[in-house]
Amino acid sequence: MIELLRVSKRYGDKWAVQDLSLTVPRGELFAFLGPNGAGKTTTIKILCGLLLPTAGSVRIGGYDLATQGEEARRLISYVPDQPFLYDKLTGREFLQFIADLYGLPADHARDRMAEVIQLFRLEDFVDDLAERYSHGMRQRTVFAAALLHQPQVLVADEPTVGLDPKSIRELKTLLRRLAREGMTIFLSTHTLDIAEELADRIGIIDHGRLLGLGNLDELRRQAASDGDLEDVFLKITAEAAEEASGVQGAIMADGTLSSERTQKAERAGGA
Ligand SMILES: Nc1ncnc2c1ncn2[C@@H]1O[C@H](COP(=O)(O)OP(=O)(O)OP(=O)(O)O)[C@@H](O)[C@H]1O
Repeated sequence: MIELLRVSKRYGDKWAVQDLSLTVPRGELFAFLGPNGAGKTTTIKILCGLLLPTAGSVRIGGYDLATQGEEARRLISYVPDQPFLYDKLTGREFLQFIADLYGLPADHARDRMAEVIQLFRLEDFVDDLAERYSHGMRQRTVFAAALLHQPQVLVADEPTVGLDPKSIRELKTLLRRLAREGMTIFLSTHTLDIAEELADRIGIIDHGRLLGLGNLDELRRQAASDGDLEDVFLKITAEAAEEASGVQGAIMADGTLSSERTQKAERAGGA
């Protein structure tokens, strides 16, 4: 459903993504895991058609993004890490606006809006102006809008950041259910727990390169480690870190990843 073929992206003289090839089949929940600055958002923007790659190609549902962009983009919904809403629209008006953009017939739009409002528990604030929303309320509204037209592919950048534990639990359950029903889900995260708990397969990216790919057992084999995802991540990234002048992915106290040099020495022994 998602095919990235030898995708690279350069900003000035810096390669943000290098020679990335990856296929995500229909109905898979795929997690793209990497520390800050690894290249996750750049890859996501390329696969949603928001950024042009410097080299390589992307196919969504068999459509080439470069030559059949409209068909490809019709299959995708993208939830960015900073959820955008128009402050002077209510949540309901925003949902209607998105339904109109996708050309949903009025009856269908009304039914779908009612469904997503219930699904994301928007009832209590959907008729308030978005300027009054908290981050979590914004995130839930943007997710609801992203699912309105029933996309085949959902791409979400750090979808759990800023959500409270109950909303995170509900979102995880929903993402699993959507994947079971056939939706292909590509999410980026720098949180190990999310990747380990949720994903069918995990891609580990650092310094723009795909360093590991597979389910946890496959990643363990690649890393020659029988540890948890934290151990596997540290082992897989260690080699790349040496190449990139000694910077190594490190696990922060809250389970997120960082590329801080200072963490390297502390963590190297436990990797
Ligand atoms: N518009 C830009 N111009 C120049 N460099 C950029 C630009 N966007 C990203 N980069 C660089 O490309 C690299 C990859 O960035 P990217 O945002 O894709 O990483 P990320 O894995 O999503 O990080 P984070 O978890 O911090 O969001 C970083 O070194 C970043 O500084």
